[in-house]
Amino acid sequence: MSKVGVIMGSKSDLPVMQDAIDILKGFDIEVEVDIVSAHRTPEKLFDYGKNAHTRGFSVVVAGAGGAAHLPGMIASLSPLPVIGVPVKSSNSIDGWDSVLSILQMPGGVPVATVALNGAKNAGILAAQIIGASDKCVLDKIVMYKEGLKVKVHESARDL
Ligand SMILES: Nc1c(C(=O)O)ncn1[C@@H]1O[C@H](COP(=O)(O)O)[C@@H](O)[C@H]1O
Repeated sequence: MSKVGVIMGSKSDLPVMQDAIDILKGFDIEVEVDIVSAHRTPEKLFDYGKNAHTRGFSVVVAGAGGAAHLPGMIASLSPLPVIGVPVKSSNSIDGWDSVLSILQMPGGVPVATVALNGAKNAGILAAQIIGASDKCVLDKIVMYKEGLKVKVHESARDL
């Protein structure tokens, strides 16, 4: 069974990253959560990036704020798809510091970057990557999208 690694630079990112964890669990996808920091735990980062694909992960969702080097460094070390979540941390420059440091990767080392604090979409995107080769997950995504449509139709009825 596919597993998603959800990592973040600090426990202070958890309130944002929880959205990714919740949506993935809603799709019945196994999630392993950890704190990994390129700056504060470089050895752990190296070990995680080098070994994630042999530990059963299919996708890594990595969130960080400020000088957010975590997603890009994981992408540099791992053959897995990496989804980056820019986090608006308390001492950030409106979150732009994080957005740009995750978004502006050099050619050859992609990070699929979602919106600022967009952990929910990161979780959905991770599920969609898994769903491309897992019919069971794909069916759940089809149902999820149907649910979105129904909500819009219902809200339009109340106008
Ligand atoms: N951007 C990074 C990295 C990294 O990129 O490796 N490690 C921690 N951090 C970020 O520092 C911010 C403040 O962290 P603290 O709240 O622990 O001081 C967090 O948003 C974290 O993601």
